[in-house]
Amino acid sequence: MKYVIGIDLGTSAVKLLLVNKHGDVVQEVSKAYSLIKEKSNYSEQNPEDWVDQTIEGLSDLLQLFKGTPEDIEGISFSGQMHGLVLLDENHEVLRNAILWNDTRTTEECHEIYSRVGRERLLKITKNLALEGFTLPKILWVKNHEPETFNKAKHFVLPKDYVRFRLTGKLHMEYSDTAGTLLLNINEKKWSKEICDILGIDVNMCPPLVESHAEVGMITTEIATKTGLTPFTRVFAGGADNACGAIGAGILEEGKTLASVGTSGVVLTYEGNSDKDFQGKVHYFNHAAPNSYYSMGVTLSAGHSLSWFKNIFAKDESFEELLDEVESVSIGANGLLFTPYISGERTPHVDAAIRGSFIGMDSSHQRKHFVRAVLEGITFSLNESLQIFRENGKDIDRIISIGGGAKNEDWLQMQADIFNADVVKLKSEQGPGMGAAMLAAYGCGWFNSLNECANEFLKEDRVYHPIAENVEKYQTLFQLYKLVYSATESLNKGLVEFRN
Ligand SMILES: Nc1ncnc2c1ncn2[C@@H]1O[C@H](COP(=O)(O)OP(=O)(O)O)[C@@H](O)[C@H]1O
Ligand SMILES: O=C(CO)[C@@H](O)[C@H](O)COP(=O)(O)O
Repeated sequence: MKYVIGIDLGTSAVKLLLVNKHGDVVQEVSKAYSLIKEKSNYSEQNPEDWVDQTIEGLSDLLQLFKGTPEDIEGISFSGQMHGLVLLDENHEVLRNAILWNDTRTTEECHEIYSRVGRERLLKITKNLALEGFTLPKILWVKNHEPETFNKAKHFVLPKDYVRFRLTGKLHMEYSDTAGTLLLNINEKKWSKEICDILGIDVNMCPPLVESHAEVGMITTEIATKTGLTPFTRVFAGGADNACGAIGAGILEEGKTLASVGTSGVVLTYEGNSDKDFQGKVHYFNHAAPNSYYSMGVTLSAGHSLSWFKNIFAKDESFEELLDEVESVSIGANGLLFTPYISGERTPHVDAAIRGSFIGMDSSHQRKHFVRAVLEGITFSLNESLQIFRENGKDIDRIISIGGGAKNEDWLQMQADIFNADVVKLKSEQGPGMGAAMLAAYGCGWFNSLNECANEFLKEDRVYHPIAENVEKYQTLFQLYKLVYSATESLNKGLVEFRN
């Protein structure tokens, strides 16, 4: 039997899947790393941690593997998007990576609008200038750390850096590059125009390849460290959400997914780049050839739950923490949560907003807070879904992926809040599976990603919306939506008190 490995470089951990020709996950390894948060709106990671944990993960995977390493034909990647990794002329990392959920760049977003122009930016990139995207981060380093910027000869995104360390070859691919705000997404070329206007040398931008492109083989050093053979073929991979879409079979019009990872995403397939959402949702190149997707992003979805767990249930597992959710009725006994604990993107582009619990009373126990957190995260995803529905998309079936899809009560809650069938797949690891599928397609196992999806992706269970619950959630959702405007100016006033 032949195998491929999908490596998902997430925000909380790198997750590695060893997958056989039928799409069965034969071995699974996860290696965690932490966030570096020097200030309230900062979020960084050390790229060396990604590399070390990926190598360790591969080595563990190979030790668990019962077959011969020669049977592992290829590997590919899925990666947290937008993170800036700056490299000097010797390809040495110049500073910690600034991540997708770091919102220090509000000024730089204004600079992009005033120098490039909002309409021109939208025309070229199909997206707005959001704090999380890569271009504002490059400008932030240029404005605040000029010495570092002057030494920078290249930039890459997180999984591109890990791939570089595994192969010695520097590339980027279209799906992740779309999230830099430097790609002309129609022409699939770096925008020299935007680079020139903002004083960025276009030569900092690495060569671009397709997600299924073979970029080389692993180095002998990595082969020795991991137990893989040096003939293991390496394929470029894609942005985690693009790979999540492949791993959830979002490969044709009408297909939609919801993901609860560190972030939360509602994503829908687009056959072309012609639609105009006026920047209300992100519009990116897919990792599947010649296609696109649009998506809304909740900055702190799973992160809100893991934050709550760290503060109030550090020694418990997620399963233990969520055990009592079912015993609490819809609406958590009058408690509403907004998951804005590190600002928000969709539908409120606002780096200053923060989360709230509304309606706390002395009868509330920890389990009410837990249910309110799950409901608040899901309401936030529902706001993205609402944008798609308002723009004419008919969405009545949603594939649910990410860590949040491990919990059955949460899946039923998603069905009730989304008022749609929610499908759980056999593996909830959409991005890792998508990466494995890119490797399988790249290796020539299948003629198309669709063919691969038909073989690899298996449904586990479908959760149907329950009419009585849908009605209650519709009332609560209207109240949830009021919390943003009611707390917006309060949070602006609090900014000066934040570290
Ligand atoms: N058993 C579980 N039940 C519900 N949610 C979970 C469970 N385990 C993890 N999660 C949620 O999933 C999130 C991690 O999801 P994952 O897709 O692995 O994220 P990432 O790709 O960002 O690293 C955690 O922050 C947590 O909120
Ligand atoms: O910023 C975005 C998408 O625009 C995030 O979705 C990141 O790509 C991180 O993803 P996860 O770690 O939550 O999977």
